[in-house]
Amino acid sequence: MSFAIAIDGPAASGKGTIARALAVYFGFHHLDTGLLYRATGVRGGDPVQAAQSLTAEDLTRDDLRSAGAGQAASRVAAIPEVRAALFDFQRRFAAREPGAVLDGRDIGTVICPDAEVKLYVIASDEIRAQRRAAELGADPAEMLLQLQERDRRDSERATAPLRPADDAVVLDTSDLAIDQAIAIAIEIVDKAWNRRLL
Ligand SMILES: Nc1ncnc2c1ncn2[C@@H]1O[C@H](COP(=O)(O)OP(=O)(O)OP(=O)(O)O)[C@@H](O)[C@H]1O
Ligand SMILES: Nc1ccn([C@@H]2O[C@H](COP(=O)(O)O)[C@@H](O)[C@H]2O)c(=O)n1
Repeated sequence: MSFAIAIDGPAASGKGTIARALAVYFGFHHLDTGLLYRATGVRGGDPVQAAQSLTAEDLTRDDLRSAGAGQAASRVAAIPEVRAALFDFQRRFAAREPGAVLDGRDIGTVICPDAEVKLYVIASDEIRAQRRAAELGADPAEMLLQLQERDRRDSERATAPLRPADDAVVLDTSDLAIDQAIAIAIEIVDKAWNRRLL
């Protein structure tokens, strides 16, 4: 029986960092679902066609992590047909054995509503902007505006908006070092894993 871990939250809150660490610790597969939307956004042309025909190569483009790709992703992510085109792939990934960690915006609410663990990772706007600016070598003030614009678009869209699932555990990483945030996440997953073995 597979074990799904859903991790959602706003941009640069630390979802990916925690998701990757959990996947390594538990020996699970990991999918950064934001990459699907970034690859769709930077393809150009009709976004629905782009989402329907994404290839593994699209997901390895070296411009996917840029701020521009993030903005393009959040625009195409508001199109219901784009989300529908990416749904089956994510759902199948979540069922992989022995387990899968997916991070994104709608994993706990839409893709894996029955996930064994749901985390909703947050951090203050300013801290997220500082962290992302350091990562990309960008201006923190400009990054703050971009993150806020993206979060607003992601939260206000009609289809699969960014929000915590009712049964998600909220993890605020604002005052946590990376190792501390990962340790808390591991403890939460460990408890759920042990409960399932009982
Ligand atoms: N607890 C933390 N303390 C300090 N820096 C952190 C912490 N967690 C993550 N970071 C750093 O913040 C940046 C954003 O983290 P990460 O990429 O994990 O966020 P994300 O939520 O996955 O972002 P996105 O939504 O864009 O995919 C990275 O540079 C990461 O190393
Ligand atoms: N499950 C998801 C994942 C991502 N998105 C959209 O993609 C944008 C980029 O995501 P990152 O995690 O790489 O920052 C994000 O702003 C969302 O618009 C999504 O809708 N659903």
